[in-house]
Amino acid sequence: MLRKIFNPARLSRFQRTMVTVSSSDALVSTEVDDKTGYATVTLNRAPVNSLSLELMTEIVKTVDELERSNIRGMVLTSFSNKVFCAGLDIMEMVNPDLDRLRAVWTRLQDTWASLYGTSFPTVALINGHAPAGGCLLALCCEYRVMCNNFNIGLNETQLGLAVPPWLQGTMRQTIGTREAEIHCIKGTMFNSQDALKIGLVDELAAENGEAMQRALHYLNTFKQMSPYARSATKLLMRNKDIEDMKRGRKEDVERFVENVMNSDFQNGLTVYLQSLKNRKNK
Ligand SMILES: CCCCCCCCCC/C=C/CC(=O)SCCNC(=O)CCNC(=O)[C@H](O)C(C)(C)COP(=O)(O)OP(=O)(O)OC[C@H]1O[C@@H](n2cnc3c(N)ncnc32)[C@H](O)[C@@H]1OP(=O)(O)O
Repeated sequence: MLRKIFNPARLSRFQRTMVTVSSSDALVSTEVDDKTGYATVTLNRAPVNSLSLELMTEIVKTVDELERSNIRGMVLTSFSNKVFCAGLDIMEMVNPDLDRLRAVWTRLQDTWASLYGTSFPTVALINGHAPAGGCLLALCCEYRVMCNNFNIGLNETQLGLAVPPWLQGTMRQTIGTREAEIHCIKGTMFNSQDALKIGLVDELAAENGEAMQRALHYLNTFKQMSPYARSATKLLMRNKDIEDMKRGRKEDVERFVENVMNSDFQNGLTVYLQSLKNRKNK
């Protein structure tokens, strides 16, 4: 069954919708161009957009609001021209409170489901590094434009985390079964050129302005198309994955909690955090 279908009858409401801009201190800011109906959603959590419970809650809220406002497309990007998103906030996993840890994983599942299941077209404008959860956000979008000289990939296994089945599925869908298996297991991080070669991203751009033009070009390809046929086809392709994730979500949360509470993992995390700091001090 289709979860959400673009409703052409609501289009007249959209045509009266004006530019929306979130407050300057918001974790996620949104601007809708009232001429094109395209929203630019900017992740705004300095320094590296790591996914805290609060940031993920804002992402889900934003996508839900956009879904209700009948925009015609969305570009997801970062305030920083160095890091698109550094993945889950590592601090959420250091000696965590168990209830919050469960909420973090549940919200990551929600973030994946809401971004992956939008009725409108989505483009990730990857204007910086996108490891792990950062790569997840990009994979949820339909199309990916990446600026040169950054890295992207699902490096979870390098950190001692297992990649959950729903995220593996999104990777498989993007780069194919064989490559997804190899690179999820290895935890490969790709530079921009290699990400393009393997199909993890669709286009490269020299800088942000060019990347935005390419992103808008993708959205414009749907201008003359029936929004109903477009979104119905997308959701018919994606809804089963979302339903599957929802069916297994409790077990998935418990696996994550078990993974994170393991003492080897906690020790590894301390070493990893220190290595990030040492790298910075070099
Ligand atoms: C079968 C089911 C089982 C379930 C098991 C779990 C499944 C997990 C699957 C999916 C989950 C994803 C997990 C993750 O996302 S884990 C996080 C992975 N992220 C990373 O490894 C990225 C680490 N960061 C970097 O590599 C670099 O920071 C960067 C992103 C390349 C940016 O480099 P840059 O030089 O610009 O910046 P700094 O390194 O100096 O960082 C600035 C400060 O930000 C802190 N930082 C960086 N990343 C994070 C992060 N992810 N969380 C929290 N904090 C982060 C960094 O330490 C610096 O802090 P400081 O200024 O205080 O030193």
